[in-house]
Amino acid sequence: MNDLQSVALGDEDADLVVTGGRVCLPEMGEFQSRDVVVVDDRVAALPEDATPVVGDDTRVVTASNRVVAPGFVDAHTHLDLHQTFENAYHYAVEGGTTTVVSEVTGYGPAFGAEGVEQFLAATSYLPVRVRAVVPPQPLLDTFEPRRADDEDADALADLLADDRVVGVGEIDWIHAVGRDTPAELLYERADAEGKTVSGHAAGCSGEKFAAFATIIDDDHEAISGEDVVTRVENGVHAIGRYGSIRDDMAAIGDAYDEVPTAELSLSSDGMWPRELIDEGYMDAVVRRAIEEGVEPADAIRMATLNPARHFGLDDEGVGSLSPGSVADIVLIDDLDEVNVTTVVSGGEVVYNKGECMVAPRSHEYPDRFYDSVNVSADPEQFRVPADAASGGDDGASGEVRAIECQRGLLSGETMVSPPVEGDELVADPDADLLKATLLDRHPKGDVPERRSDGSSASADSGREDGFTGFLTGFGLDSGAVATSVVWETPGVLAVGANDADMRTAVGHVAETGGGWAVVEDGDVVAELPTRVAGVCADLEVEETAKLYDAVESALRRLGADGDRPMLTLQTLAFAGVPSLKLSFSGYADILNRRVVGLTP
Ligand SMILES: Nc1ncnc2[nH]cnc12
Repeated sequence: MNDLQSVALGDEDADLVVTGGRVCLPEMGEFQSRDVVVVDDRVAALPEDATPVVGDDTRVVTASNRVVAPGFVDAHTHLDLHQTFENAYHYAVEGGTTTVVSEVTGYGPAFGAEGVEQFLAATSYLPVRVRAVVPPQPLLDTFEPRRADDEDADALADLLADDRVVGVGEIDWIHAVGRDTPAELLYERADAEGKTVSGHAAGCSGEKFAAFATIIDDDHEAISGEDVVTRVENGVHAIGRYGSIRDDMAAIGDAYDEVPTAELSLSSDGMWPRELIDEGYMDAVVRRAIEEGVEPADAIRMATLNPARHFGLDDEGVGSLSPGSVADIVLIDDLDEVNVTTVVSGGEVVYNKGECMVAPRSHEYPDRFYDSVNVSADPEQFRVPADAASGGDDGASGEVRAIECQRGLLSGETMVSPPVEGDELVADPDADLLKATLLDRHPKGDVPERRSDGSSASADSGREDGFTGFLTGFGLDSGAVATSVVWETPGVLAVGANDADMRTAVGHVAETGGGWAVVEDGDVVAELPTRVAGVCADLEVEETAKLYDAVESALRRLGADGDRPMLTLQTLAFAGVPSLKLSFSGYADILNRRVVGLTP
């Protein structure tokens, strides 16, 4: 007979007992007055009175009518961006998050399978259970030649056999609907392993959504109640979102009475350092769901049992407090606030009344992870020849295509007439016209030969090395900014009012091994180093948040006037939202699935 049974039957003493709480039973969608009896790292029983198994060595946690819930599960996020999780996980713990399902869209596109392996190695021994999904990005070929060779693709597919890998990560619908899916190899393996496929269906509706639903199992891009219903009707698990990118919790509130609760999960989709400190993590997400009218027991279920079942983590005992489950337990004082007072992870008390028993950790990545920004600040890369414009008269340029920054991640296409200086087209900040450059940063060091005209293409792959276009609506009056934190793309992005500052910013980001740099009149005036794979700071969270704020303030001071300038920048090459973005070889015309140049 196992130890759990001996204690459940009252023959042995428990290691830990949580007494006197209102225990959330997510299977029932209700709270019951129970004690929680723990042996080692498992729940052994949920009796009404655990006194008979409390011995001299039993640790007793008194819940005093507080809510006792399973540890929270984030159903979708990006832990390998902005800040290494090993430096940040204690904030997750303090808010009751004990399991996270994460994309690997920072390390993965740069280092392929090795990126995922390093991510798992860095997060394996934390008191937060981290599970990964395999990034499909290296297999995508819509706007660039595929980055992964056959060996790389096989290595990514092989990861699906790993118990810590629960599925294939999000694919933007534009890469998959109405065409052969470039990530098919991963989907076949996910199918064979009984694992999930995530979608990114922003703006995908009607028959296109139904077509996408033939591929994907979950999506977190519903922004209205109707979107949530559409997902569930099409058999797609709907993951609600509240985090640093967006607050879509009203959609969950609106759909709550229309769809079975079992079909809904909750996620952050990224809680960046500032919000992690100021707002919390899944505790904040559950709070928002309750604010939107979701019954507390259901909100907890959406952040525990539902994601656990969807990703097969219930087999590991995640998401429940039923006998045999993992002893990940959260005590909550007040369900309006969702203020977590005590957290047990794997049977150990890791947080109690303001005291966190765990501290940031470090992970030594391979040297190449600290040397993954191989770009040059060659002036040619930022130069746009005057004859790139069409239809200009003497002295005045003709028109060229430009990206128009809109709200948040959205951008559109516009035509602009940049001034001519010598034989070049230049930025015109007074007319709200900036240059925008995306450079391949060759994370693995495979830097191509430069051509005599200054351009270059990666050997064999045919992939162009970089592109400079124009941008409106960002608002810089002077200076420039560069960053290697570019969603899903191993590149360095620069936006600026003049080439010299753009070059300085790019050079600085390269020198620091990745990060953000804001430059004014040749000086770096704000920076945030993200030297792990070019995308993550390995600093204390508080320090990362402070530097992030400083970069944003510097951008504002230089005139950036959009609602989220740093979000706009890091998504300028992201194909998940329309309509005109940057690629390494031109503008990516997202909805038409083609790369277009400066002129129509
Ligand atoms: N929320 C997110 N953060 C980073 N990369 C992403 N790619 C798609 N969604 C993302």
